[in-house]
Amino acid sequence: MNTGGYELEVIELNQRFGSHQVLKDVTIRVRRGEIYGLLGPNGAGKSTLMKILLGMQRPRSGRILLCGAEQSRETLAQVGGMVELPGLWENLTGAEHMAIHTRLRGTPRERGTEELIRFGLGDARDVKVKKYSLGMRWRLAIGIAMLHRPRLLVLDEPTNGLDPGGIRQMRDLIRALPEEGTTVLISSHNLPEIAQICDRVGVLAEGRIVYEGPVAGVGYQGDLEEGFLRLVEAAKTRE
Ligand SMILES: Nc1ncnc2c1ncn2[C@@H]1O[C@H](COP(=O)(O)OP(=O)(O)OP(=O)(O)O)[C@@H](O)[C@H]1O
Repeated sequence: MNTGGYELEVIELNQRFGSHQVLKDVTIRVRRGEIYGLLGPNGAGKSTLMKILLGMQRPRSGRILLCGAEQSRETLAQVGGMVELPGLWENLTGAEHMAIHTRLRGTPRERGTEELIRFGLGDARDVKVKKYSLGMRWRLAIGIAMLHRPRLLVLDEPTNGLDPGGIRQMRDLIRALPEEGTTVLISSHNLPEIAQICDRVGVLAEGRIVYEGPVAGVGYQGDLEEGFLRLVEAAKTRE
């Protein structure tokens, strides 16, 4: 099927909790091999959208296509990622986490070691997670999510709480992923961070996509923050 080079298409997605309509006809298109940023203020619906993409929640309506195929058990097997830092076992080492997850995923055990090294945890492989910094925990979690080499990696605010060194390390790691055939969808509140890392963005406000395109297009007279706040304000006054 010709998917127009889109790795992911979300079409008119709706989600509602009780009377609260959280996602309203959300449509985004993520191109193959790009790093796509999902921007939005608190409560905009970013995590909800990501949970749906990861198969953790079912939407009320709408379509999700991965490489042109409707979301199914098969397509979900090609998606990896996490919403919020996942639970790691404090008393297990990085290597023990990988041993468990390679078994669960049915992937070769060596891949766990490869991921630990790639994500800068080779020296810490036999250290218990309770001694890991937040940045190390994030890198372990992403390494686990990458074990089965997903086509699409979904990451909810992976630089949240990291110090500048940790942010840079995370940015470099994420930037390298498309070269290996993984398309990335990443959410963040951090506009400069997103501007540095992403090819295109979608801005979610009040449950609607109010902008999709290059990061620079969010800006108002060259000011990214001002442009973002204007988009968010405009969404509030729109019914
Ligand atoms: N399971 C749920 N039941 C009821 N309401 C929910 C549920 N999950 C999310 N919501 C509501 O949906 C709205 C969007 O939440 P969501 O977590 O998707 O936003 P977000 O953009 O990720 O916000 P943040 O940036 O603060 O993480 C919020 O008002 C939230 O309270």
